[in-house]
Amino acid sequence: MTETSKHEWDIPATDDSPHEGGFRADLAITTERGGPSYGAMIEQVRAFMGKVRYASPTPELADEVIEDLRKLNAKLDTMLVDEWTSPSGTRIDLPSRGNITLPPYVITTGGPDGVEAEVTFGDFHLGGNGVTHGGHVAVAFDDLGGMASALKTGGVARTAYLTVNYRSLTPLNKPLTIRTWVDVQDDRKLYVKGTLHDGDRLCADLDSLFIKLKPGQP
Ligand SMILES: CCCCC/C=C\C/C=C\C/C=C\C/C=C\CCCC(=O)SCCNC(=O)CCNC(=O)[C@H](O)C(C)(C)COP(=O)(O)OP(=O)(O)OC[C@H]1O[C@@H](n2cnc3c(N)ncnc32)[C@H](O)[C@@H]1OP(=O)(O)O
Repeated sequence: MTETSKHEWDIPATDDSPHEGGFRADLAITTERGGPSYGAMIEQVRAFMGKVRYASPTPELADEVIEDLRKLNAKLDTMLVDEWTSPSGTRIDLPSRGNITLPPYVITTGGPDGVEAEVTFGDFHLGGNGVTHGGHVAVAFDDLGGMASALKTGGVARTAYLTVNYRSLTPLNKPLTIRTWVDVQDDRKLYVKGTLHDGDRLCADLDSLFIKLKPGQP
């Protein structure tokens, strides 16, 4: 283990597999990793997280759930791999590339002119009073702003700043339209705009700066 790594599966870059603009040069885009049921597994975890948000268990039921979760965590302990070979984030056939940490979205169109996706915030994303937590809206904008930058430049960018204007309430459990695009490119600086709509109603918009990473920049 390196001094900075927290886990034994945090494998540092090597000459054979160098970091290239924040990602490994040999980053695999795949529909195979994790097998055919990986997407269904992610969906079950998402459903569980949503139920936890609303659950008020008895002490007995909480103890039962803890025991079940211990068993599940022990199962997953037998199959942990490093960041660069995990299916999460690389399964382009699944919502949000199979990344459990992102709100589930499905890309409708994507290219150098921008990205359009359908995003559905679920029970897990509840902020208060039945609507979406603003932080989860920002996560969706961040990921899709990064994707718009990547599709514009053919390289990976990191967020320098991200301003989200919350214009109206964002509903849960309803497909919404999210758009991101590079408004202005100034060398490595990518000024990315975005919108989130519920039908015709603007829920939020984005004003952000992404910086294209130099080769080898972490
Ligand atoms: C369909 C294909 C699907 C395939 C998918 C598979 C793989 C993935 C492929 C694509 C990706 C898809 C999705 C994207 C996924 C995720 C996106 C999320 C991104 C993040 O969530 S990432 C985490 C949060 N992010 C950070 O953790 C950044 C911490 N930070 C730094 O790492 C540095 O800070 C950095 C790199 C930002 C800049 O550092 P640096 O050294 O490279 O550059 P430098 O400082 O010289 O700035 C250059 C010029 O930008 C100006 N500038 C800089 N910062 C500014 C600011 N805040 N305000 C105004 N101007 C600013 C300077 O003033 C200068 O301007 P000038 O050149 O005019 O002087």
